[in-house]
Amino acid sequence: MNDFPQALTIAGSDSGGGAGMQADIKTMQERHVFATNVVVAITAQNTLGVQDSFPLPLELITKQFESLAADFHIKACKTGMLADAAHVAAVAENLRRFDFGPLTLDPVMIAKGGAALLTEDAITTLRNELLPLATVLTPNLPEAEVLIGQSVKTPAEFKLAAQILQKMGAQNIIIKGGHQTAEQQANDYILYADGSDEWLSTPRIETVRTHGTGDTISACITAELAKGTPLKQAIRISKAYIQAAIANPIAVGHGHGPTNHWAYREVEHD
Ligand SMILES: Nc1ncnc2c1ncn2[C@@H]1O[C@H](COP(=O)(O)OP(=O)(O)OP(=O)(O)O)[C@@H](O)[C@H]1O
Ligand SMILES: Cc1ncc(CO)c(N)n1
Repeated sequence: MNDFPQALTIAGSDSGGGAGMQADIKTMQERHVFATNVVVAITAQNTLGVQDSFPLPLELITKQFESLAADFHIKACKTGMLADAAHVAAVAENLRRFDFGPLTLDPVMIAKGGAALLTEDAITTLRNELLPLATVLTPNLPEAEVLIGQSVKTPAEFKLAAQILQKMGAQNIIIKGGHQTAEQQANDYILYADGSDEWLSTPRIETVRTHGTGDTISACITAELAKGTPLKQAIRISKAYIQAAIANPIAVGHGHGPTNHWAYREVEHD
């Protein structure tokens, strides 16, 4: 009797509640999945920016993994903010030790306000140790550019970037187009492990309330995978979920406000 869908987020805490592991937990809860968490770092953060952050001791990261492995049947997991190279390495080591199902790796680097959530020297560790463990890799455009070391702007460059990332060892790649603010559509490109690909495009919404969009879509994918939803369907549901969360804003905070995590259940969708 330990089989209710359970998922894990390995991420940083956002005191503002709209991004990081709070966005993950809210999203998993909305998708009827029990959310567990490994806290990697704590941020003092609101919709105006990140005021401070503190990575937790490495021993405590490993102990959290051990506590979860001793009790839960986690069927899918994701990573978010991982802080620095030592924490990336510790997370990778624990993910090799324990089977927590498919990993959705959201290579979080910089918060919307510009604060670094991952040190620069950690990028090599992430590329070498974590990326090959990823079932799904979900970079935004700047993250894709950093990971491959070249520019990603045109549709052809999205495709090329995804192919390079797949060669680096991630199985399925989603390059998120949220940062292409001049486009009428929010275009995400997906390259699947079997070589097939697709674009998922939704109308771009003019809003400042986009704090945590990337965390939310990757948490939704993770929740769906924990329930056994096939990957393509999991990604389509997640794109619709984030669209509803952005399109139905809630008035919270004075800056880049959070998305509405309960909108999807209240709006019409397929
Ligand atoms: N204004 C918008 N309108 C519609 N969809 C959007 C908008 N902004 C982002 N999206 C969608 O939200 C998802 C997340 O994309 P984005 O590129 O913003 O991720 P991110 O930069 O990792 O987010 P964050 O760092 O805030 O967590 C993608 O599916 C993207 O297409
Ligand atoms: C803790 C945390 N993780 C991720 C992001 C990116 O949205 C953020 N702003 N804060």
